[in-house]
Amino acid sequence: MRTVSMKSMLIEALAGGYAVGQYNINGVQWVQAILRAAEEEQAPVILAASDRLVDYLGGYALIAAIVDLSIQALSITVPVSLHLDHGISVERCKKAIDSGFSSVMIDGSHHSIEQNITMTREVVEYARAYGVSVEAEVGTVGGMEDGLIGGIQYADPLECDRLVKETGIDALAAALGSVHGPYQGEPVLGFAEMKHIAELTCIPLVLHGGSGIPQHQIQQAIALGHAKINVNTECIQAWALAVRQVLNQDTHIYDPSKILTPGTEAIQAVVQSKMQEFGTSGQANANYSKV
Ligand SMILES: O=C(O)C[C@@H](O)[C@H](O)C(=O)COP(=O)(O)O
Ligand SMILES: [Zn+2]
Repeated sequence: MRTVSMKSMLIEALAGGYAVGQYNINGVQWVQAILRAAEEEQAPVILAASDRLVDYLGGYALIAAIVDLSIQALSITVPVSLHLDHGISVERCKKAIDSGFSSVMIDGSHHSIEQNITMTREVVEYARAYGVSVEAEVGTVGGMEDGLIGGIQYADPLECDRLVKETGIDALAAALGSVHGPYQGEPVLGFAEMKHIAELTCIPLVLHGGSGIPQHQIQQAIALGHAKINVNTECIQAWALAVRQVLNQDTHIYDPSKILTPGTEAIQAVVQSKMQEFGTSGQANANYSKV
């Protein structure tokens, strides 16, 4: 099975009252851990390469090849989407599509709404010919975004409505109080604004900064229209903790497979627990089409 657009996945999730997790790739081990978790849980899954890390990971074509070949090598049967996360420019989104990504995010949120709409529309027009899904963003997620540290800026509902109606995107990331990276204290998500935006736009919403949000807030966000939740920090923290423990326990250890395997297992455990929490487990047989 090859990677698929996330459009049908998210429509099914919205209708079914659950969310599909997006888990970021930080190396080949992440691909294996996330795919194994999805197969174990029989869950649809979105693997993502953050555009800021694409060059570090070897480029779009290598990432797409590793994901496609891993799906075959691990005999993965569940639906898998390969998504470009926080796509920096129209050109980079097109390059990801040309290289085999089945979904892209064009992040025009740091530009004016006019510019954001123009960029997003160009990506949607290009993506359509390939059956590739498109996500776009309004507002600012706190913490680090696109390699820059910034404060939270709530999405304007009217701008969200314009972006959806004037571009034809498949999913909308409306920043409503979430933060990339660890939260300082309890997250404060704007649920009233969330309800308003979901009712206005009627498309699947995406929650960025999904690590560290208490379960009751996650459930509320799903009930209010979030069909995709992005998780990276909890996976990389679990990986770092496991690898650090191995190194601390045996200061003479040098075999990479012995040092890194516990890290891979830790990522898989986090992903499986998120799939259970988001209600994605057991949803692999939903009626997905290619587009
Ligand atoms: O770190 C990245 O570049 C990817 C993240 O921005 C991802 O889109 C995301 O929202 C995950 O948030 P986190 O769980 O708080 O790391
Ligand atoms: Zn994000």
